[in-house]
Amino acid sequence: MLEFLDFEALRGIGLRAPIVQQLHTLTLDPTARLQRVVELQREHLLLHDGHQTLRGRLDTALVKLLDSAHDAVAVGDWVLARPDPPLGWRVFDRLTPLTQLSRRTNDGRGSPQRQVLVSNVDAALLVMGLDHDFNLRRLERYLALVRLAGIEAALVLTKADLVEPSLVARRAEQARDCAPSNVPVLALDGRDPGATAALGGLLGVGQTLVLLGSSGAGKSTLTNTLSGQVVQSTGPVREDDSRGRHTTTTRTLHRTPAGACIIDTPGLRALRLDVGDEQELQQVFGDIARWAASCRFRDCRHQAEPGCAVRVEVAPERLRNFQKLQREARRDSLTALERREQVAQWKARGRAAEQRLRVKRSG
Ligand SMILES: Nc1nc2c(ncn2[C@@H]2O[C@H](COP(=O)(O)OP(=O)(O)OP(=O)(O)O)[C@@H](O)[C@H]2O)c(=O)[nH]1
Ligand SMILES: [Zn+2]
Repeated sequence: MLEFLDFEALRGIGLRAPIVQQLHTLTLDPTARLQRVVELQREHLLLHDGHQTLRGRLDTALVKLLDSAHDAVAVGDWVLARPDPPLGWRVFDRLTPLTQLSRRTNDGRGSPQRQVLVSNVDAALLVMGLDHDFNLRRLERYLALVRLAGIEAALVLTKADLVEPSLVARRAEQARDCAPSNVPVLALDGRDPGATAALGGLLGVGQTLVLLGSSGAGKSTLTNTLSGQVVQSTGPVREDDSRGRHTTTTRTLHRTPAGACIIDTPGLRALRLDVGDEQELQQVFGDIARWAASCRFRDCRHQAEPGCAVRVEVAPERLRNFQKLQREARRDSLTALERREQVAQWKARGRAAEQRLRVKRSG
């Protein structure tokens, strides 16, 4: 079966056994091919088959099906496609991703939407400049995003060449304090080829990494260094606040000489977490969850309650940031609930209308 698929080549672009297992449950005709999404622009995409980049588009039925489950095809996804002359390939199915990074966005009318950022990544490099870009609260948000997706993280502090060594050391220390102990923290010059060696352990064959961080942090610069060639354009930052100009506008997957895949992403202007409930968020802030177990009240909100262990043990800014994320999660879940109620009302109204119609017809 499936001998028409070139698994050897596909492994080189990150194919994993659990994805192959999914294939065995499907009945595929010999024209179908397994490909990885390397870039996505609305319905048009760039795909890779392990040998070359191909053009493709998404079947509208697939888009609709995924959309109804608040899901979407994203860069890093494994898809099935058939030849679609003269354009290229038509994607008719998407295999269930092993991991998915997503955020909440607004649809402009106030109701929160889920946006899938990337799929099938093993680790995220959280890229942050040691200059004005350095922000621990933002770091906590990114760490939460990554942990919610069950992905490993490494923190890359760029522009080490631009700040005093003593400040590099201090900020790296602050970042370490903020992150779980298994998250490596590296300070480097993203333009320096030595960065590849520093990140070596994460760049193994078939590993997929995503670079996340604000505009101007140096994601594309690092992508180029790790790729060993210029694959992404980079842009200057404003002098007063080190902000970038959103040079990168699409998420794109590249291969490194060492055989890893890296996905460069545009700097996100806002990063609202896609959390189901507050409980889930507490798990992400592991230290808060642990101390909360020692609070006097089980439902302690760590605000003004007596005997609150969290307020004693956790840094006030970190706790405030956690509470801010908690408020966001609560607001989002409330609107989700309201939306469900709204749908229920529509359905009830629809049923009532049908009933009236039936009465009329029979009458
Ligand atoms: N000196 C120095 N400059 C860097 C370093 N990393 C990035 N830069 C510079 O910072 C500017 C912004 O870098 P980019 O790589 O374009 O930043 P980005 O994160 O990809 O930004 P967006 O694509 O807008 O999201 C460029 O001028 C880079 O040359 C570094 O480690 N040291
Ligand atoms: Zn408490």
